[in-house]
Amino acid sequence: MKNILQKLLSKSRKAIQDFNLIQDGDKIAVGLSGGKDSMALLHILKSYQRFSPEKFELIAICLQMGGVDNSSLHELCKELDVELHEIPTDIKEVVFDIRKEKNPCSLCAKMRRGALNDHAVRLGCNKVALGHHKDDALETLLMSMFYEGRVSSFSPKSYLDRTGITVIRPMIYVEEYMIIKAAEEMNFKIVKNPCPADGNTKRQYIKELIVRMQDEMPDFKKNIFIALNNPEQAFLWDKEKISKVK
Ligand SMILES: Nc1ncnc2c1ncn2[C@@H]1O[C@H](COP(=O)(O)OP(=O)(O)OP(=O)(O)O)[C@@H](O)[C@H]1O
Repeated sequence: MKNILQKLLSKSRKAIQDFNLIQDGDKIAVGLSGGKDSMALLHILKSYQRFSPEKFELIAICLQMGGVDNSSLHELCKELDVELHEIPTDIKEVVFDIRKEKNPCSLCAKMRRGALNDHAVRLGCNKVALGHHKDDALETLLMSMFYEGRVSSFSPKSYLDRTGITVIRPMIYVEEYMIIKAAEEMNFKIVKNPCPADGNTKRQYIKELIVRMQDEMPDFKKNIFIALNNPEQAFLWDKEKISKVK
């Protein structure tokens, strides 16, 4: 196994254990978008499956966003011996042509999540694994504070009542630069993102802001991540509690 994959695997394994992400008998659908993150995730989970104490099944689901050539994903899944389901969708038409969304990213993400979970259920899965990593978590935390006035990020594991699916994010401890390195060293055949808003989003702005802050404060990312993992130390102004202080 490539050295870089081993490193990704060891970080993901720690997250799997810390948050109890995988159980015996799980059938997990990896959301395979064609980007580097979910490709890395598929490699990681396939390797983890070989020695994992929990026995679980793995499949991949790719939502076709319209006219995308996903042949490299079929090759990858064949190579890794993972069943791939490519599902046609009308998400692109709905978001851009019918709804003509000004802020397309949140509707698109919501529709992709819904479609992915529904198809996972249809294919007998109880879990969906997404390729979010540590930098995504930090960006989401800052975005929710700066744009929505909330202190929150996505969870490593969440149960969805509507479908009965548990969403897991095994790469939550993996930094993006390691995935980029893996993509280069392992020669990932990335599918070109068809999204017209690609790279021109609030997330991209926050990503660049984090790079600048990190340049000025060497512990910036490290400390935000510690804060995210430190619920006991969270102190938010709770009017009711504070007004009762003597
Ligand atoms: N078209 C799709 N088909 C299947 N799964 C998807 C699709 N788009 C997104 N996902 C899943 O949702 C996760 C988060 O989506 P997002 O658009 O934020 O991707 P990303 O951070 O650019 O990751 P990637 O590099 O895997 O595309 C992806 O890592 C993947 O697991």
